Amino acid sequence: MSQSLVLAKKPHIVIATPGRLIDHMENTKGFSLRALKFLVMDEADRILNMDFETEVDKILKVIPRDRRTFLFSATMTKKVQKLQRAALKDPVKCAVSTKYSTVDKLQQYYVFIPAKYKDCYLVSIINELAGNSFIIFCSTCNSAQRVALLLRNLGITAIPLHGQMSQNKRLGALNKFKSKSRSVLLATDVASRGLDIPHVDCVINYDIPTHSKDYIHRVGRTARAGRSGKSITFVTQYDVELFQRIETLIGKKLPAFPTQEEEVMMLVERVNEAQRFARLEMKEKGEKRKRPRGGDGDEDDTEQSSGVRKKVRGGFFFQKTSIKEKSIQMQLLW
Ligand SMILES: Nc1ncnc2c1ncn2[C@@H]1O[C@H](COP(=O)(O)OP(=O)(O)OP(=O)(O)O)[C@@H](O)[C@H]1O
Repeated sequence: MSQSLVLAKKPHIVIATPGRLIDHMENTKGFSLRALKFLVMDEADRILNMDFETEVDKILKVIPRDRRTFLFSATMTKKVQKLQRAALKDPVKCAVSTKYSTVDKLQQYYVFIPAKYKDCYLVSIINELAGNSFIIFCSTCNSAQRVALLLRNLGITAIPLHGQMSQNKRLGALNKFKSKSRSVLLATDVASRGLDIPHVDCVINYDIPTHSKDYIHRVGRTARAGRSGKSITFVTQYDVELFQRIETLIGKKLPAFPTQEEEVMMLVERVNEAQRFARLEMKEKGEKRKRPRGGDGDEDDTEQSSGVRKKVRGGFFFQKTSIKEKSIQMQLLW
């Protein structure tokens, strides 16, 4: 509703996800794209992907053919078929590199580890790099949530960010991370593109990306605008082929991140215990969700569901590381 009111003021620029734009095209009285002059597709390879097929087709059908179109992405698709969908006339391509690449100030590493010790290695690396801020990528919402709980159970200031959280919760998590009150952001690929947080020191691929191009977007969350940064990709016995594809895509052989196996193994017991409590908390949250909504509505955050965390033996293991232009009206729609 509030978005419809702002749209009624006829903003010069509308920034929207395809789905929300269609929603307004279909349901908001007086909103029309018939006079559109510029169409910008950020992360164009993703927008032109089949995931957004219906939405993009609907939008392209109603906007004027006589317009300027701009497509941006770090990993622009080379598939003519996909680009045709953007209905370009006399296209010009500008590229900073002929191949997919990462920046020189990014130190990229991998760790080859057994899948069952991923959590131990994660805790060990975070502890070793204490004082840094991390974005840790997981393949599913559940995994991001579980790992966030696990790290919290060990006294590490971690917060999840994923698609099963409400928009408010996502913004809340992001703000806590941005303001440095949380040093570790556990995210799915919702955070792999577009996030510009200068203080991110290290990106960890806890779960290796299944699409190699996502690797480039994920690690691009650090070492931005001339700064340096680090990325560490966990490679388990199941991920070797995916990892090789990433190395081929970026044209680099990555070095191994140095770890001390004996020291990591000393963490097993405490990490197992934290895992167990994290599982209990996940279960508690699952049951809470099934019950009628009430209370503070914080079900999709992990910070309020700390009932079992208090029981972690010996308290915390780690020290908490602190770790328009005037004339232009814009409206963000998502
Ligand atoms: N010419 C410039 N000089 C200095 N800093 C810049 C310049 N251009 C952009 N930046 C800064 O670089 C950072 C990244 O910019 P931006 O978010 O636009 O990049 P991007 O290419 O869209 O990244 P991604 O698509 O990977 O999210 C921002 O903090 C921005 O302020």
